[in-house]
Amino acid sequence: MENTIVKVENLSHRYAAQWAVRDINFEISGQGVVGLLGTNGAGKSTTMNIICGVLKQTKGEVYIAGVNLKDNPVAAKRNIGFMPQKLPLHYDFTVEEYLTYCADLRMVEKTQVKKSVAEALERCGVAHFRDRLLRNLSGGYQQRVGIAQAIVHNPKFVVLDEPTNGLDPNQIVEVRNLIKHISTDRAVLLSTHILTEVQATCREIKMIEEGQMVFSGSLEMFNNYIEPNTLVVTLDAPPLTEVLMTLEGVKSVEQLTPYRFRLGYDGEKKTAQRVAAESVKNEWGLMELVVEKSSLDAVFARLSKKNNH
Ligand SMILES: Nc1ncnc2c1ncn2[C@@H]1O[C@H](COP(=O)(O)OP(=O)(O)OP(=O)(O)O)[C@@H](O)[C@H]1O
Repeated sequence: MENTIVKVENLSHRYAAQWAVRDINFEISGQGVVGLLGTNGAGKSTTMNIICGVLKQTKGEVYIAGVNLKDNPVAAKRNIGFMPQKLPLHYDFTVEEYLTYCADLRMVEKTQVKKSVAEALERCGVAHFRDRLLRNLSGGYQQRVGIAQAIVHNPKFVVLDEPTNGLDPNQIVEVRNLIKHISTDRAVLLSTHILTEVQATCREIKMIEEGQMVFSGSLEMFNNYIEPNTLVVTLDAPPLTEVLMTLEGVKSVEQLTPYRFRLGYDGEKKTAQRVAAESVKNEWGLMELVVEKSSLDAVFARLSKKNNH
């Protein structure tokens, strides 16, 4: 892959007797947000901790910008920024002191520290709070500082583990916008078990279930993965539900209101067309016909199930 920033090869990890991650392979290149999706305990944090050099894998290799993380951790980590699930904040520091400390830890050149901190403060929208103690920031702003520490050394690749966990709806929107903003000039790997998060921010999805990669592709591919299987119709002069049941391809009928029905169907385009044609022919007064796409939750359940067999 061109401009590969992360390459994960046959990655496996075992805690005591249990394998948490089995034989994972992927590459990430360019800019934008890649979602690492999985239910709780799927293996996301384990994978991220290994990629960021916090945990040593049992098997396999991780390359960051071509540098093997196991063989050359210091050089590899120069290109990684990491925000773990539990924020690594020192609450008695001011925002600026903390970011300066992080820049030192990240080996930013002494002459560049001030500039790097100023850029991270600005980029993450916390410059006006530079003198405030971390303990006195709201959850949303603490999260912003968490992101700022991950980009203070201007890495090509940033890993964010469940970055909107515990935030209120407004803070979630703001943090998601910030993530999109910082991903315009770097690749971001974002782990979440929230499907709407992926839809709101990611260009690509990797899904892990029970330690194995069960899907890797664009958000569009993920959304299209399963055929639609319900139709919602609104009829001004509806027939009895028993009549709707007799339409070819219709498998179930749920009456939502006196005029609205959800039809379970076989997913065939022809069936939707037939429902429309029958409505016109029988003068049922067709007002609305919507093909409902299966939710990402359904895709999630189906992909997990499919790969367990
Ligand atoms: N330190 C540990 N010791 C033993 N088992 C662990 C340890 N950390 C994680 N596990 C187990 O490994 C598996 C994967 O865990 P991991 O934390 O990577 O999942 P996750 O997808 O990040 O889940 P979550 O969203 O809940 O953080 C789980 O079964 C978990 O119980």
